[in-house]
Amino acid sequence: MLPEPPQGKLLIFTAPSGAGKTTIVRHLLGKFGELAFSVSATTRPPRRGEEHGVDYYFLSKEAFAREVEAGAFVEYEEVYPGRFYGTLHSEVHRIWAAGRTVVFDIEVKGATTIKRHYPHDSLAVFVAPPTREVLFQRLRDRSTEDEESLKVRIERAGEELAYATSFDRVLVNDDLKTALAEAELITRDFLAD
Ligand SMILES: Nc1ncnc2c1ncn2[C@@H]1O[C@H](COP(=O)(O)OP(=O)(O)OP(=O)(O)O)[C@@H](O)[C@H]1O
Ligand SMILES: Nc1nc2c(ncn2[C@@H]2O[C@H](COP(=O)(O)O)[C@@H](O)[C@H]2O)c(=O)[nH]1
Repeated sequence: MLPEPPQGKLLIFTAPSGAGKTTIVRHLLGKFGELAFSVSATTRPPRRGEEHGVDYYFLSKEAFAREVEAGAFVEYEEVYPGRFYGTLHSEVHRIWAAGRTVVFDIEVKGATTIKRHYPHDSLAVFVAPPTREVLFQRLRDRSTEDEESLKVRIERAGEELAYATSFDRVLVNDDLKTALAEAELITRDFLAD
């Protein structure tokens, strides 16, 4: 592995599936040129419109296992049965080498590991839905999952809500415009710090 470049900043958005972290992260990436997205590796298949190297690095289970073996991941989790997701050291280093701040869209266990690995110059924001019911409805309305996958996500999302107070900030995503404005404020403060 190449030596780590000097550490830059890390801005982590974490939440149960469907709470809106991808929506918020995409908005912030469009607003702040200092930010760059940490493209994760995953073994899940691409959704319509998703691109390899942009949304994820879509890997076979074998290729993912080889990266694990090679020590390529800062963290990885089997988020859903048979579906692995992980943050590559090379992504974080690439972004720092370009003098930018790394932004993560990541579930709660991975976020906890990143925060533990990089306790300094990192901010972890938990995106909370207004209620469980709204969260589950958003997941259904997104129409990206089949019935089985939706069931698994809803079950896990219920458990993940308990992590809300484990991170640096909680951002309630009820009215989207309000949540995006608050996310901008949090980001501006963090970048200026
Ligand atoms: N404040 C909001 N009001 C209404 N709908 C919203 C709001 N925020 C996000 N959504 C919608 O809810 C759905 C889930 O949002 P999103 O995909 O951003 O969640 P996520 O946390 O990234 O989920 P996952 O972890 O599964 O990727 C999307 O269809 C999105 O357009
Ligand atoms: N632990 C990690 N979790 C990750 C990573 N990249 C994404 N995720 C999270 O997985 C779920 C499911 O994502 P989806 O794109 O299939 O909806 C979601 O909570 C993501 O934030 C990662 O590198 N490590």
